[in-house]
Amino acid sequence: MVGSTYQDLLDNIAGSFGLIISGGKIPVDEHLIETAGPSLRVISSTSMGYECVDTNALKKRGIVLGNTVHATTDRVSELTVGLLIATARHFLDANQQMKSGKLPTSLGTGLTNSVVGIIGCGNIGIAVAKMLSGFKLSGLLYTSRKPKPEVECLGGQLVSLNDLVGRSDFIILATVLVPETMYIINKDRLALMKPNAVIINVGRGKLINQDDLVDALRNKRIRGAGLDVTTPEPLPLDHPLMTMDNVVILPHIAGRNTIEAAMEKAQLTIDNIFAVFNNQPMPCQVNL
Ligand SMILES: O=C(O)C(=O)CO
Repeated sequence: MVGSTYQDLLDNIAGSFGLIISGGKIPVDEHLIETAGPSLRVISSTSMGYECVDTNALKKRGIVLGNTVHATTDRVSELTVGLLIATARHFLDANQQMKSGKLPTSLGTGLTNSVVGIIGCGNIGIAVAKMLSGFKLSGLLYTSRKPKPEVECLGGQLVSLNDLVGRSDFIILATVLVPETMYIINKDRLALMKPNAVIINVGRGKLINQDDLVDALRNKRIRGAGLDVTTPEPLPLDHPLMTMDNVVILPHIAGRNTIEAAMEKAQLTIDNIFAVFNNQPMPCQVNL
């Protein structure tokens, strides 16, 4: 079943075996699941995130959920490192200056001898930590519910969130959006950051209180931000973040703007549905 609005889904879902979700804008709630009836066995997300899905309602009905984390992790991670360097070294500003015949004047900061903090050490956080291990960092901090051996063996140190934001030069948000992580970067945490801190968000826009971020950037409380995700998406052209030269904004492309990713994700989304149909294990099942 594929629908373009919540109402469209409600009107047509009854009797469906599977539901493909994309974009995360339509809520998959208990009412929709009840309306589908007992035939609904599987929900397959074209993306990695599934915050629009009421996972408790799925558990109650024994419906399984698939996503595309296997096709997404490396792509998101490489974009994260790219966005970090582009923001820290003012690539966009330099590019604009050069194209208008000027020489860039602003100075950036490099990764060498810096402390990087990764908030949320799931698949993406771990992959980013591995990629960053090629740089000469002076420290790698991370937050997680439990220690991650894959990051510890790279010299990573598990710390509290406040400790991480206070000690890092670069802060990477790579965590999922759940009620507990909503607005974890707010004015109190921004106040703890170093004045040279640069924030990179590849998780979800609502991990950051955007008004507080605008204030911190305007007042030079922190140095800059690289955002692949914002609230809303896309960000309106007249939003203050769009005019700041210490901010790099991308239109949520981390997991999807490569040809390979688009093809692999489409295939995985379908394979997840067919696996359930054929009583086989899903290639990419979410642990509910
Ligand atoms: O797949 C997802 O959920 C993403 O947001 C990738 O950027």
